[in-house]
Amino acid sequence: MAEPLLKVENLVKNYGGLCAVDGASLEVGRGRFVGLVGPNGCGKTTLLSSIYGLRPSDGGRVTFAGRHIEKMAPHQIFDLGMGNAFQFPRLFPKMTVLDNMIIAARNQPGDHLWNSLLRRGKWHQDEERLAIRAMQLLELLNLSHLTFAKAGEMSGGQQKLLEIGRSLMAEPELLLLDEPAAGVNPVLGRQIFAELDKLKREKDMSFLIIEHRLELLISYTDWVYVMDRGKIVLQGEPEKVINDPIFFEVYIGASAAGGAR
Ligand SMILES: Nc1ncnc2c1ncn2[C@@H]1O[C@H](COP(=O)(O)OP(=O)(O)OP(=O)(O)O)[C@@H](O)[C@H]1O
Repeated sequence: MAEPLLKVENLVKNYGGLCAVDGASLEVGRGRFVGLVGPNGCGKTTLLSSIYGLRPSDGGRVTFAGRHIEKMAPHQIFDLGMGNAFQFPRLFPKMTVLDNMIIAARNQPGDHLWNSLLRRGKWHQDEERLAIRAMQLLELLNLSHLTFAKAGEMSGGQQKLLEIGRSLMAEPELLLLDEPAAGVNPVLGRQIFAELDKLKREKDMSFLIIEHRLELLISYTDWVYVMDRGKIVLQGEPEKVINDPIFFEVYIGASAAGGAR
């Protein structure tokens, strides 16, 4: 069997005395849409942040495209072809949507904005290619009517879409997302997932997505991991997972007690 694109083995992350991720393991294959779900505070965001090197892990192994990345900095991981849309550098509100997209292709995590801007003079050769790609992505995300609007003048939902568009500018093989549909209306939320699904099918892109809306998990994910108190406690195809008593106990039970999303 082919090696998965991303393999996380026994990852541990502590915050002082709190073990937020307690030996979590998961895999994402090429061209797969993988969901991560679990109650509030179970460690989902910390797990994604540690995979990406934003919160260095305290134990375990992370392999991406055949390379060990658990000691790498975010910009090195970005260079290997992993993107994230959850702690992407903030939008530049006074710049146009198009410029925000173009800069994103250069402004890697950990890089300084000014370096990106200074290097801009050297971009001419491929600036046109980047602009075309940006416009294609804006079209895909239904933002093309805002191409020349200032990013700061967009609604919260539109800014969220722009963040996703910016993370796609670098053409990552794998994209990590933290509730991309949160804070946008349900129709737009579904549209975001449909567009990501299209990228999966047409470009063989892979996604690891924290999501709590069951209808989105069922419609779009190939595989779902359920996390509870820092551990992966269940995994499988979405329909099977949501009908599993463990899922009910961890997720629905916690929800009834006010702890899940
Ligand atoms: N920077 C931090 N310092 C200390 N504790 C933290 C920090 N960030 C998160 N935590 C704690 O770690 C645990 C896991 O938090 P995390 O945000 O990873 O969970 P989550 O599953 O993503 O939650 P949510 O669904 O609410 O976003 C929680 O108990 C949280 O309070």
